[in-house]
Amino acid sequence: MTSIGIIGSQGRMGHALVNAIGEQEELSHAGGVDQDDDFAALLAQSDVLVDFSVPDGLSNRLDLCAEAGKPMLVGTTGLEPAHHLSIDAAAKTVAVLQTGNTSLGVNMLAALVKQAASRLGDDWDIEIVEMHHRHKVDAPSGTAILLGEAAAKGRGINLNDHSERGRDGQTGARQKGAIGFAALRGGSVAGDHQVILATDEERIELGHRAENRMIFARGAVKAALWLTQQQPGRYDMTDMLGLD
Ligand SMILES: NC(=O)C1=CN([C@@H]2O[C@H](COP(=O)(O)OP(=O)(O)OC[C@H]3O[C@@H](n4cnc5c(N)ncnc54)[C@H](OP(=O)(O)O)[C@@H]3O)[C@@H](O)[C@H]2O)C=CC1
Ligand SMILES: O=C(O)C1=N[C@H](C(=O)O)C[C@H](O)C1
Repeated sequence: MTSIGIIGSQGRMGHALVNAIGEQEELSHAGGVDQDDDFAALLAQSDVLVDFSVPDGLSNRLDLCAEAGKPMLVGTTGLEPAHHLSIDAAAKTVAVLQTGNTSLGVNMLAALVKQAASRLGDDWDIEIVEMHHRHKVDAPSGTAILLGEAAAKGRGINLNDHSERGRDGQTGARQKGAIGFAALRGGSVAGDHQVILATDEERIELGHRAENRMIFARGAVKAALWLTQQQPGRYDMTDMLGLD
């Protein structure tokens, strides 16, 4: 029996995770924490931690997981470079999987985007459009960044050097080879992503729509179970799914 502790347990994803854990006989729910709850107590009861909460305090939670020797899945988005450094540091001691999207469909889409970008030259402009529910607090979504990274990897470029985000006003023309991002917010959309590759004469549109959050929760639970069998290191969903 593997016991999963949930960080962000009373949130939208926290509730979906409890349902996904309940679907599998070999899994149990160790409990959960939200803001101001006792993380040390949860750590002691968990074989693996799953974090779908907020970036605030993530570095501290990773340090505590590393100290306790417990693997962690980081699904929280809106991460800053300092959070990624903390993930790298914890991954020296325990297995850590970080991803902007735990669904099979999105990770398959990322593999397709990487392949398209590797085969098409930079006369194909790449734009990533996402839409989420009105409560989402970060933009672009972690998934949009994941897809941008897949495109950049396919092209053999660094995303940070080529991304165009938050266009507004006199932006100037699009840079050749740029990867652009646009974010829409409204209603109850669980997560829509579209990657557009456009030339003067033709356009490819690759996309994914999440119908509900159970696809993220089931993927996260499967990945958490997988993490308990891994050596210390930093992983993403492509490692778990064997998609790269
Ligand atoms: N990687 C993926 O596949 C997916 C990632 N996400 C990401 O997961 C995150 C959560 O999404 P969602 O569930 O919709 O958000 P919600 O706002 O519904 O839930 C967030 C939860 O985190 C809790 N929380 C806030 N601060 C802390 C803290 N310091 N320690 C522990 N818990 C805390 C909140 O509790 P309180 O009320 O006490 O503040 C709340 O219960 C977002 O970053 C989202 O983008 C979402 C779906 C899929
Ligand atoms: O906040 C959400 O809801 C979601 N967040 C993730 C993201 O930022 O990409 C994954 C999913 O799209 C839902």
